[in-house]
Amino acid sequence: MTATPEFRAGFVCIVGRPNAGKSTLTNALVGQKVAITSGRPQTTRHTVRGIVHRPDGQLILVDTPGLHRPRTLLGERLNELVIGTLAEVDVIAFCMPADQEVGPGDRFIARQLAEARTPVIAIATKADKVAPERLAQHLLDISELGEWADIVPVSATKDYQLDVLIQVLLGHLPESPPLYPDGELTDEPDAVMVAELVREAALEGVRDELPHSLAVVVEEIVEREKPHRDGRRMLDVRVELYVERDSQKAIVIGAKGARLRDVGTKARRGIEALLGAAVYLDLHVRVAKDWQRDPKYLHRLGF
Ligand SMILES: Nc1nc2c(ncn2[C@@H]2O[C@H](COP(=O)(O)OP(=O)(O)OP(=O)(O)O)[C@@H](O)[C@H]2O)c(=O)[nH]1
Repeated sequence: MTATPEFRAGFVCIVGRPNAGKSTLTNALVGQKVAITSGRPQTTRHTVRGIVHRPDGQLILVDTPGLHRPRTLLGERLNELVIGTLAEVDVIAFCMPADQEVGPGDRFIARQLAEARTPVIAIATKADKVAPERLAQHLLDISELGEWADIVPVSATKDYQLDVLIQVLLGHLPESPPLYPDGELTDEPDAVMVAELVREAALEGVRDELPHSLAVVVEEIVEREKPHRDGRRMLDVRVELYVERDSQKAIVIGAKGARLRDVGTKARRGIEALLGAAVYLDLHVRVAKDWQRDPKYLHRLGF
């Protein structure tokens, strides 16, 4: 793509309290699945970037782990991560779901954003879930919450106003040639994407039992000298899953290991598609008591 003088490119950070619709919005804007979504809060552990390519610009989206009040050490580390990210971006997208009242969590985030110099676009997410009168009230509540560069209602699932949002966000980016080659959807290192595929497969159907207590670490991705029979490259992928209690380990593994085998099969398909290679996936489940509160584990788990 050749850059014209009006071409804009830059970074957008999507913030909002847990369950505000950040991952779903990121995926809808990028047009391909890049982050974990779920009905449960706080599943996004990593900062995942998606890239929106337009003829007149390029938006690099940073999906954050959710700005929330720190309750555990993990919460504090995540907030540091979020605040560090906010300082580096060109514009912030602040999601507030229309099906919930503006509340203390939103006020907490709004106060933090007010300290950043970065312009903020307030977004009323999940607009499809409410009647027009309720949406109007929500937009009023949002406008009273802070100083916004713009307020945009959207629905990520119904593709409502997503183009408008992209244009508004692009308007806040500096003139710049494209920062990434056309067609590139994410610049996450392979290991992070692999970890997310395993995490998603491992949580399927058991999110209620292990919402915040599963962490996934990719130990190694090694290419074998000998290719697969079908000619594809052959990769050994070794992954550790960390839970906090023995009972959770039993849930992940299932009776006679049946569930873990299913998790492996499902994750392997995704990893093979992602890496374009045949994969031998080796999964281990370990109990790391209170890993959310232990600095040693947090460091090891990449926080
Ligand atoms: N109806 C409707 N539901 C939505 C929309 N956007 C998100 N949701 C749902 O809201 C829930 C939460 O969405 P996520 O995208 O996972 O929210 P998040 O802000 O990334 O959540 P965390 O990872 O916990 O911070 C999911 O069940 C989504 O399907 C929308 O535009 N319309």
